Amino acid sequence: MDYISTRGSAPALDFEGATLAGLASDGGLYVPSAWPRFSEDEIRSMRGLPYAKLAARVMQPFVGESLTPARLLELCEAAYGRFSHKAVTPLVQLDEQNWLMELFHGPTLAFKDVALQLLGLLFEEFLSRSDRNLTIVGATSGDTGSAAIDAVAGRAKVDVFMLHPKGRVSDVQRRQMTTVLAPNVHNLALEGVSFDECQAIVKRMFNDRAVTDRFAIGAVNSINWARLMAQVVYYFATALQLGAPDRVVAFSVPTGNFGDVFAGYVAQQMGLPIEKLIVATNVNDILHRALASGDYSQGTVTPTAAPSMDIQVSSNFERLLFDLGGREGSALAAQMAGFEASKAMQLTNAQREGAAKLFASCRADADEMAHSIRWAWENSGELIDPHTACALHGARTSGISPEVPVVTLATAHPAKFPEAVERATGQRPGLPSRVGDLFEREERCANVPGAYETVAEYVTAHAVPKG
Ligand SMILES: Cc1ncc(COP(=O)(O)O)c(C=O)c1O
Ligand SMILES: N[C@@H](CCOP(=O)(O)O)C(=O)O
Repeated sequence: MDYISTRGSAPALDFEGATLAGLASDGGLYVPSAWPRFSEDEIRSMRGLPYAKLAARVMQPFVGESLTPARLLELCEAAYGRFSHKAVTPLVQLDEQNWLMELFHGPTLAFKDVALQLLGLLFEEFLSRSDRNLTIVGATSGDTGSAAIDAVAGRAKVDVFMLHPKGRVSDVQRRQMTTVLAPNVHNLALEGVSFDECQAIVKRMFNDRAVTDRFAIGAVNSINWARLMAQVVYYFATALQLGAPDRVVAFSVPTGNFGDVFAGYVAQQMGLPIEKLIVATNVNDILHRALASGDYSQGTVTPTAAPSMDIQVSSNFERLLFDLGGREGSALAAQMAGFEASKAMQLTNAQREGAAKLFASCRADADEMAHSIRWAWENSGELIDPHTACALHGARTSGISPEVPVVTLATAHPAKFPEAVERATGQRPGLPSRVGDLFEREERCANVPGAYETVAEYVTAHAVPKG
């Protein structure tokens, strides 16, 4: 399997190359050169497989010759062996039509673990084949950071520099990052910026020759194709449990960087029958506006009770626009350059019409989030976090016909956002024992002005050259 850039001018890479590269050298994102497709019989034959076996089956076409099937399975078993639920991503019924896919049973209590536990192992595997050191530079609005740090802390030949917007992540999220004291982990709290600016700094570093000549920069954000690949699996796992391929299923997905919901799109391209993908945002609603009216223009970020979705520039939307626009890299490069210059762009008719076939969208404000949290508790006895609540709001207002099951992706454990959950339900969710004494541990974090130059200086002063 070859990987090509959405902007058309970076060299094609195999899976190992794309995983280590993260972002393409022309500023685009890597996507498979074609979507692999399973027949209905092949999908039916996946029913009942344990999660790790299913993961290896679904991902093998993307991995190609970079790993043997046996080695891929070993890595999946190691990655998913660390989850606290045997089903890895269990399904919970809320009412006749609505279901929750619980994605927070990994070590850091958010859906990011599903992909990052595997990505940590893939880095180790691929780096062991050369003398290369990898410098991971990542941006987080709360959850990617802790999951990536857990996945790579203490591993050889890799350092991680994780940028978060100071004061804009929850206390639990911050401590899950800053209390990891392994020498290869560097947390940077960026002053005076939002997540979008942290993300822009990361992307700029991939194309700064002064940095890349000395350091091999790698990505743990969902710009890295391997992240999305691993997320495709849970759409299969859930749809199979609900009767796929003989029954269609809809999914409602809390969305910020468009990674999780793009993985659903990939599952559909691979043959999984999906009725609709609901793109659910909070009031930072660039994606809702883009899908509803074609207007992809960056507003000012408003802090919300769902801080991990306080995002206005959505990296993976580029992958969708590339696919829907006929995979024309140079046209997309021009469209993205326009957006980067003016902070606004209009979707083409082909992009809008293509998106409307599969995607619906919604936006939840603070009251709608609180109402959803309360509804889940009073109706089904389930505590849900504010991100999940946005998607449940989308699921319950979608108008999808009653015979189609609608699965809301529960992307974070409610205990990561205890205040919002308690305000809505009167119940304070407790942290599971696997995160232990989080509030007693020592924290280590550098406070850095939110400017590219200071971050680049910090990284180059502390990272290990590529070797
Ligand atoms: C809890 C939670 N839900 C939803 C999202 C949005 O996911 P994505 O950025 O893949 O759209 C995030 C952040 O990425 C998150 O941390
Ligand atoms: N919501 C994310 C933001 C980064 O998104 P990613 O999926 O591209 O890593 C977070 O929690 O950090």
